[in-house]
Amino acid sequence: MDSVIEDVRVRKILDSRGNSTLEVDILTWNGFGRAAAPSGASTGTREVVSFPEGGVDRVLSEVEDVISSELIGMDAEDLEDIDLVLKEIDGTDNYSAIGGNTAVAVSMAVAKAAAASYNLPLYRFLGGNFINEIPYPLGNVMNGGAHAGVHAPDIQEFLVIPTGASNISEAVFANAAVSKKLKELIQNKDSRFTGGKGDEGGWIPNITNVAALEIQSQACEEVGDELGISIKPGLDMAASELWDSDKERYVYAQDNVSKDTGEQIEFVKDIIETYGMFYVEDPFDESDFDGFTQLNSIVGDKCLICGDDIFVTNKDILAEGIEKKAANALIIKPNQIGSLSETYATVKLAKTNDIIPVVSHRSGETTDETIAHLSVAFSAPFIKTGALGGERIAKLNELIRIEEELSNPTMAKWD
Ligand SMILES: C=C(OP(=O)(O)O)C(=O)O
Ligand SMILES: [Mg+2]
Repeated sequence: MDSVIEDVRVRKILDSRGNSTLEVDILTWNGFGRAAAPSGASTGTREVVSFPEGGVDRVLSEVEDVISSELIGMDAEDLEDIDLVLKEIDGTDNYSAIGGNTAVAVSMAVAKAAAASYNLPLYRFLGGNFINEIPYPLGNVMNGGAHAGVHAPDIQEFLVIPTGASNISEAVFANAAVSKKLKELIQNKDSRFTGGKGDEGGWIPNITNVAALEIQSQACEEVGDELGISIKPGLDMAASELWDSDKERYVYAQDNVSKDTGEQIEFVKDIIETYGMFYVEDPFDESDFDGFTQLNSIVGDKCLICGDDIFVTNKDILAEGIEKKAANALIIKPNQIGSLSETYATVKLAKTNDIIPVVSHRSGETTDETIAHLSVAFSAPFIKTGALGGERIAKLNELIRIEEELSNPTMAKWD
């Protein structure tokens, strides 16, 4: 009774790129939940469709009423049933009728309303009483590729992971300190640097990929020494954006070179070994399972090889990746697959096969903090949600609050 849905409201709001996105409010008899959908720039081709033709306005004019009339009277606690109803209303296999972003915002708002109906925070409602692990934050400190300008490095994300942090507060401030240190190091190297930032709040330097790798590891070491904790570098190469399918080569425009899959394997392996990379995401095109499998077999024992565009949070594609031993980690972005129950199914499959889930933001974000709760509820060892920027710190600060609420919090374990 407490969690019976009484009203559904959908509105158009701004995202961090100034584009429109959706925010959904769900009112129950005794609760309220609000969630907003993010959007990607370097999207996987097998992600669900974000919005129907006509975008957010079409959802408001044609979809909102259908969803509210179906959902009002249902129990918000019945998350799977509600997600099935959304799928039925959509009637396609990729949410192209109502939009995956519509489905995910409704699905997350319903879960939050259900939790609130019983006066529980979302992480507790979804994760149960025994969860107590806080994920390590992967902070994006330099931006390149599709998240930056033409003179930036080709590699999309230069990440830092404070693996030696003993609590979330120490972890997020360590990432912020690396970001500040990097600003100084970039200023010394790049006379054209104006302090510009990319989509995810990392600096945009006008330097080569190798120069960026050098200062990334220097910043990790110097700040790690100052704080007395281990801080490791990581990358999202977003290599689908580098892949030229006509030439069948990875094109590095900044360095004016291109590489076939074999050369790319060698290149990434060398980067991992030279810079002690802890984490490399999407080192190959989304269709290059073979490249992933080869790299994972060579360096998977010392580095997380994480699939994003290749798996798109899709359980069936992940199953293929598990079969081929293509990766030892995967990105979890709820709006790649469209609902919370489908997201959870993928997390469950990953965990039962020792694939590490990394809950992630998108490059276009809002101040919605739901993924902070999901990362704790899923006991995901990592969350990728930027280092600085209003929409990024919304999640990081929520993790600080969650840690404060837990009776026996501990940083997550990954091995
Ligand atoms: C967050 C990412 O970018 P986008 O949201 O643009 O896909 C990513 O590629 O991991
Ligand atoms: Mg990625």
